[in-house]
Amino acid sequence: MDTIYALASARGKAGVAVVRISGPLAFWTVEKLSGSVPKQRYASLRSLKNAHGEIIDEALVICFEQGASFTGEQSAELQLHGSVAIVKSVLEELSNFEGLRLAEAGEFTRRALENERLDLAQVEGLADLIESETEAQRKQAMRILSGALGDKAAGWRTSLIRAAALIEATIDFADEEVPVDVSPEVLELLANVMLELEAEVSGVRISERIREGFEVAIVGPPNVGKSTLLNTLAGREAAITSEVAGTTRDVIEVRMELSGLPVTLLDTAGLRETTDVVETFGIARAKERANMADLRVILLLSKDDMPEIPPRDGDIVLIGKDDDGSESSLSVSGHTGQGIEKLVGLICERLSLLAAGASTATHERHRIAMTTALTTLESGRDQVLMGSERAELAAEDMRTAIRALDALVGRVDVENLLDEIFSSFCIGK
Ligand SMILES: Nc1nc2c(c(=O)[nH]1)N(C=O)[C@@H](CNc1ccc(C(=O)N[C@@H](CCC(=O)O)C(=O)O)cc1)CN2
Ligand SMILES: Nc1nc2c(ncn2[C@@H]2O[C@H](COP(=O)(O)OP(=O)(O)OP(=O)(O)O)[C@@H](O)[C@H]2O)c(=O)[nH]1
Ligand SMILES: [Mg+2]
Repeated sequence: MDTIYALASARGKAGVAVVRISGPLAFWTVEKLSGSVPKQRYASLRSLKNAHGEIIDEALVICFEQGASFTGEQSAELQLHGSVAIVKSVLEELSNFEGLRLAEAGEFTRRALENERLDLAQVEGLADLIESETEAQRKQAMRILSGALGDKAAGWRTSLIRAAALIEATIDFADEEVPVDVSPEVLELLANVMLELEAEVSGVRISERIREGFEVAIVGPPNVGKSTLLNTLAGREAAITSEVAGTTRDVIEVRMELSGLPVTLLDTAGLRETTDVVETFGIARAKERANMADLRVILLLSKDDMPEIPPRDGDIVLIGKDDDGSESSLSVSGHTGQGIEKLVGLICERLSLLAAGASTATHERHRIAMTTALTTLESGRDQVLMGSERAELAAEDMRTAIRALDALVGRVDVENLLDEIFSSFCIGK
């Protein structure tokens, strides 16, 4: 196994820079650089020297023994003064050591996975955590990094192994008298797992929105102040505004954070009948994006206007250009800021309601694995309902579903199915 090293902190000037080393030569490397191996898990101040004996930096060195580190391997950290020259010099020095090489992208985490420090879902959670920019993203990533999906998968696995074991037992002992009808217990186990899987599957789309951002589209007729509203919400002149109806053509996107939720706000072309070719394209885009958006803010000039798009549950409909708040219905003004706070409050409320439906599973990969498992379990349940002569097929479905769910955490073997049969099932008693 190679010993790998890399700069773990961001590139460029910083207060402190961290270089990580992992693999069998980690301590040897520390000894070469600092003259000794400091006490494990203690931050020790050491002079790091190059091959000519010149001091490169006064650094904090931390050693982690094999089996008690992030990667599970023997590893070390050099916490350096965060200068570009120091980092360059240390990396250069490390590159000259026999048996050491620069780590590939994600290689420390890959080793943590290989050493079972993390499961596959946790690896995804770690990647999401590092990508996270908002509070909701951080929380969601932390939950999966903590192993929550792996724990759920383990629970489903136990139930399905039990179900398969019950069925297998009726096959193995087909010639003898089977003392109990296992199908009620099997059906109950399946029903519970399927219910939980369905709940998880239905929340993945929302979890993905938390990861990638909710889309909120501002739509309405031309010249109602959509672009002005976007600029006010964004706090900058992101979109061109003018008194000419039909100013906005392309969809303008602004990313922001509302109540900890990541939001992409969309400004769209004003909706109307037009002979202008370019404007027609813009309107088609506007409708398409409004249709896909998680939430639409429909701006109208008067409360008697009809929205040009079919209204949907949860849409926020309000009157634009109401500078002094004299309208009786919900209204807003991008110029004076009238109604902005209330609008933001409403958007947050609607999105928080959506976000509450998030699942522990967060990725399309999880959704696919769980949907596959669900389909197979439906088939398995039908086999069970058709009677004991379908036991082989039912058991096969259980095994396929278990394999599909094993993909969630990246485990593959199903050999322990057999062990389970003999350990948990007591037949003929
Ligand atoms: N300086 C520094 N800060 C860091 C990290 C790091 O590697 N270095 N981390 C890196 O991402 C995160 C912390 N995550 C870590 C996860 C596990 C272990 C670890 O040593 N685990 C051992 C021992 C556990 C224990 O003693 O409680 C193990 O799991 O066996 C270390 C850091 C965030 N902060
Ligand atoms: N009094 C007042 N004028 C506004 C307000 N918002 C926008 N306007 C003016 O109305 C005109 C149109 O504003 P825009 O924001 O470009 O309108 P829009 O809905 O984006 O228009 P299109 O892009 O053509 O669909 C501009 O002259 C704005 O200055 C407002 O709240 N109050
Ligand atoms: Mg506009």
